[in-house]
Amino acid sequence: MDEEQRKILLESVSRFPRPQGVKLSYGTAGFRADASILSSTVFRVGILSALRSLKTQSVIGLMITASHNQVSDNGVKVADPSGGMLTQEWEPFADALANAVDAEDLIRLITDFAKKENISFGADQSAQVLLGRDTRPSGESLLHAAKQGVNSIVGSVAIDMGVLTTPQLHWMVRSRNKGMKVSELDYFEQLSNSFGCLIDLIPQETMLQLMDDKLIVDGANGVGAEKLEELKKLLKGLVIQIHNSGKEGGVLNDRVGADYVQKEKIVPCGFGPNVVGIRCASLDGDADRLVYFHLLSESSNKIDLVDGDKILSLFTLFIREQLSILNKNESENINYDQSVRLGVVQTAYANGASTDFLKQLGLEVAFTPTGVKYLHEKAADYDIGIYFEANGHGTILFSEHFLCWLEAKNSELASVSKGSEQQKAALRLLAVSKLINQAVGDALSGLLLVEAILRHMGMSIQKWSEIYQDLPSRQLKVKVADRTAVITTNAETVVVKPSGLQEVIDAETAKYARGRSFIRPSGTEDVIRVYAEASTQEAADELAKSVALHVDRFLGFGSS
Ligand SMILES: CC(=O)N[C@H]1[C@@H](OP(=O)(O)O)O[C@H](CO)[C@@H](O)[C@@H]1O
Ligand SMILES: [Mg+2]
Repeated sequence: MDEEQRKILLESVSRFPRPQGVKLSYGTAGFRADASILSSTVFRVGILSALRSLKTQSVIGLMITASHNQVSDNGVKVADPSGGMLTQEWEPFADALANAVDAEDLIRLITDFAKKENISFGADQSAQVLLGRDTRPSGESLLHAAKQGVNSIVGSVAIDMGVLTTPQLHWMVRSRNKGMKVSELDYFEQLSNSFGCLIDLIPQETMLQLMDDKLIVDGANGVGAEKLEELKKLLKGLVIQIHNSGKEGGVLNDRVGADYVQKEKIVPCGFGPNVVGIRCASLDGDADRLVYFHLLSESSNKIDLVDGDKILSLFTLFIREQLSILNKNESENINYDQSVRLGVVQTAYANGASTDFLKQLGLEVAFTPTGVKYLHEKAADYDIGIYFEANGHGTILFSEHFLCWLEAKNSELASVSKGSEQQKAALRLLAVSKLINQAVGDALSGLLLVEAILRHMGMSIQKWSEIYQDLPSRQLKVKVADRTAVITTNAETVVVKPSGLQEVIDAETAKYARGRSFIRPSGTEDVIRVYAEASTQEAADELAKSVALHVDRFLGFGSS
């Protein structure tokens, strides 16, 4: 690092002093905290993003959001060149940067890291970072901090992409690195065109079936509502009513949004008894999660939740159907020798009934630890990898290799059997690969795919919900002295430490029909999470409670 670079850093770091006594860590969702203490962290993540851009010689993204957390919180995370999450290898450096005590310490860290990673500084180097933020009021000043961070690395530029959903920013980073157009309009057009394609390819028989066109969307009073309002204008054949748009005076994520609906299983604010039976969807605060639901009766606010597991199952049914049409070797001229590897990825939070359903379809179901970076990575192992967290974050990944094959197959079919069922299946799969965000889970693109598939299958939300019956489940949180004392293995389903705890969990679980329970330290909150499911709600509640008591006994404040 030359003197000029050093001077710039010394000067700019001092403008963003680090709050005393705060230790932050780059968790599954980047850094998150009360917005008032975040400017130094966001500034430093700006520096990190510029370094990442220098290292990869690609465009990097920096998103300011705290997703479904309360409005006074905020956060920051980095998108890698592929549009995915920051590589896990850089997370320790992110932690070290955020917690460096002063400018000297910070400069030393940067110098050492740059040496190790072979990153060179200087005006002839260029780095580009795309910045985005959600609608939180603290976003603007934090964006300013991020910009200063990026600019304090010589030769780096920050480009403010404005208020965006998290998946939009990830999509833009990915597209930019592929040399494609990246404006918001490009994003909307890609989604609406591929949605239109899927609608045009709906079989005549189902087109004739009466289907309720109307969809009501809970926008969590956040950025997703704003963007859906725009996207809606480009969509044909879909009636979307948006509630909780943020314009009616509601507060971001306050008793609204996908996280609330999924956890509480009641209608969000702003939904009256008149929505009974109507298909409803809920986005989270940065629109990377999606769940569906319908209100069961006018006299109660209880809903029938159609969660990430059921979205995953619906997507899987559709993809499987298209692959089987494509593989029907009707024509002598076409050689379908390619066997497509279709894989499904879940976490331990997936309802056991969904896993059974998928396995009964003959699918390969893989499990990873919680956190989309793990699911995404695993899904990339397949030709088509479908992943979802139960909470509604997920997408479908298509491998480059498979897409090349599919393009070629489609051209071949177009010349020998244009308009055949096989060609339509190929076109549908190609449209899905364009509609569904290849960078991260995206509530807007997910919603359009759900809508297209329901129409394709002539399926109501009630019928969709009945593809399998969820096993009753319960989640609890336990505050403990030190949550890092819990070490798990086997996709977080087995406790290794403290020793003896897994044995008592096993013993409790064995008492219940269809019992399953596991515990893990949360990556985003200072708690141990307990999950239990069983054949009845009472049993699931009881199992969760008894496991929570054991956790408290082993790890609670009185235990050390
Ligand atoms: C049980 C649960 O919903 N856990 C969530 C939550 O992680 P925890 O590590 O459980 O706090 O936040 C993550 C980031 O949003 C999300 O990926 C994950 O699914
Ligand atoms: Mg989110």
